Amino acid sequence: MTYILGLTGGIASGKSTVAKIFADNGAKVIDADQVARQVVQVGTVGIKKIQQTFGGQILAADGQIDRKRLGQIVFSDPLALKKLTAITGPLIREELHRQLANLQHQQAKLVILMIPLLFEAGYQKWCNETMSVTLAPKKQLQRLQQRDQLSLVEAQARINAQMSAEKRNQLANYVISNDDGVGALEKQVIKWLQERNLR
Ligand SMILES: CC(C)(COP(=O)(O)OP(=O)(O)OC[C@H]1O[C@@H](n2cnc3c(N)ncnc32)[C@H](O)[C@@H]1O)[C@@H](O)C(=O)NCCC(=O)NCCS
Ligand SMILES: Nc1ncnc2c1ncn2[C@@H]1O[C@H](COP(=O)(O)OP(=O)(O)OP(=O)(O)O)[C@@H](O)[C@H]1O
Repeated sequence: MTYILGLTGGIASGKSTVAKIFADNGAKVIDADQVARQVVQVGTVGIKKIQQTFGGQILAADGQIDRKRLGQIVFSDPLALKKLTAITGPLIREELHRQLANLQHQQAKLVILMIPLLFEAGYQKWCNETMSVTLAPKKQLQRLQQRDQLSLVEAQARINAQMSAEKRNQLANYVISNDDGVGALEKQVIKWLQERNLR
């Protein structure tokens, strides 16, 4: 039986960093952000619907979605974000299901289902357990601004577009702290694996 861990956390909380540690320890990782890119590639139904909803100017010169521009629109307008998620959500779900079924078929021991909107979209039903990555709000803001070159206002808008960390941590079975270095994260992941005999 494949053990499925749902991994979530706010934007720039460190989900990808945690997922990499799991992968280094033998787990298979499914990344919803990557799937979200896949379902809107050139020629897909996803990109057509986005073009219909947001207009042709949402495409860059090469025909791909101008992600920077779309991000600016949706993260400053809740209604626009709702429209985008209504398009991408079902497409992402279908592809996540396909990838998960594939790994289960291969009898993977541990699958990390990394989904930013895990609880918002009800994916906890797919998981044996859920884990939330959390950190001090100030640090989250700093890391987000630094990684994505965003202004304070832009970074705060992206954080505000998501469920509060408090609520997410309450819903999760396990909370992992990313206030310190990557070494501290590694220790927490290994402890989690050892406690479940998954290492
Ligand atoms: C708005 C888009 C184009 C911005 O692209 P960009 O390359 O700048 O960011 P990227 O995709 O790497 O996402 C970065 C982070 O933004 C946050 N985020 C993304 N989508 C959403 C959303 N619908 N609601 C809240 N936060 C979101 C997540 O924390 C994510 O990890 C992109 O995020 C997107 O297409 N989002 C809609 C798809 C979706 O719902 N993804 C979430 C998967 S469950
Ligand atoms: N313990 C840490 N110490 C210092 N920097 C860190 C630490 N963990 C993560 N980072 C940095 O913080 C940023 C956010 O981390 P990461 O990309 O893993 O977050 P994420 O939750 O996957 O983001 P997103 O929600 O946007 O997909 C990255 O630039 C990463 O290198």
